[in-house]
Amino acid sequence: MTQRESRPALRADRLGKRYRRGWALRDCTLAVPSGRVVGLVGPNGAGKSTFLGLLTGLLQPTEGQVEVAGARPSGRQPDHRVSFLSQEKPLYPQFTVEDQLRFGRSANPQWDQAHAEHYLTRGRVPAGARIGTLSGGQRTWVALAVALGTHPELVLLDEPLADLDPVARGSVLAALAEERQRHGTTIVLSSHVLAELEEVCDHLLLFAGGQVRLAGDVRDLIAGHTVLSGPLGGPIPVPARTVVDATRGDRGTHLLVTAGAGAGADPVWHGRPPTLTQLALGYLRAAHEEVAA
Ligand SMILES: Nc1ncnc2c1ncn2[C@@H]1O[C@H](COP(=O)(O)OP(=O)(O)OP(=O)(O)O)[C@@H](O)[C@H]1O
Repeated sequence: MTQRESRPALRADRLGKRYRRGWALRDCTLAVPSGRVVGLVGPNGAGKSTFLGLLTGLLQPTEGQVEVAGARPSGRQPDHRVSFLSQEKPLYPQFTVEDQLRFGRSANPQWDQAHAEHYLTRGRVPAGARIGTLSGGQRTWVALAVALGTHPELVLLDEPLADLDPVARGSVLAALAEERQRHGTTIVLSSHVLAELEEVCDHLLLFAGGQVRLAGDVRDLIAGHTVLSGPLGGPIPVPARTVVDATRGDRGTHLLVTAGAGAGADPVWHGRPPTLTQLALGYLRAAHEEVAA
């Protein structure tokens, strides 16, 4: 195992950030092993972009500590180990695609031109076209080429799927899965599109109200929860404290509970493992109700 594989790709210890109006992120403690595809999810204002800003060093913590690829983020540009793609995708509209890659090459000694061009080919982006004339989807591919052309250890993508149609989203997610598979790159992507994250993510970070609500290996998280379905009325077959979320509809009651297989051994209730989407939605709804209460 290399040094890169053996240390966490990122680690936060009681990390917090306060802006003038109040805390955007508080008491965030987590670790992500290297080589994972990490889904960073949460409602608007949950603190996801703030967290990414702290990981890049563009923001400084108010309290606690953060370590990325074995070091404190410096905020110095360029940091060849970490690539960050913000929601705004910082490209120069007057540049051609070739110019944009040349710019990336001049700023990064580790630049791999063939690797960057591979992303342009995947996105069917003409190298001679001006950035300003490209579609939102094509700009996403150029931004990915720039972010991944340096072979970073860790790439942080803030809403990379936002400008893409469903087919293009699938292509980008497949390309990211391949990047991790071939190069061991750790990929963190924030998104509101839970169903699509399900296909590629093996690690989940769920934020709400500026706090980490759920974090860990997706398989472990799924194994530690059960969806119980049963009748609308009557007692529930598990202690109330284990219920994360309850929904009631025409087809009965569905409970997301913090217990693995075998939870609530009651013949009237049927248990099954949650999907990643069910798990995340359950925690997001619970956080929403907590704020509303
Ligand atoms: N520069 C800033 N100055 C003051 N407050 C800020 C700043 N940036 C973010 N905030 C506040 O911090 C909180 C968390 O915002 P953040 O942008 O990190 O959330 P988010 O999860 O990325 O949201 P979204 O999904 O809408 O992008 C919000 O209440 C937001 O208003």
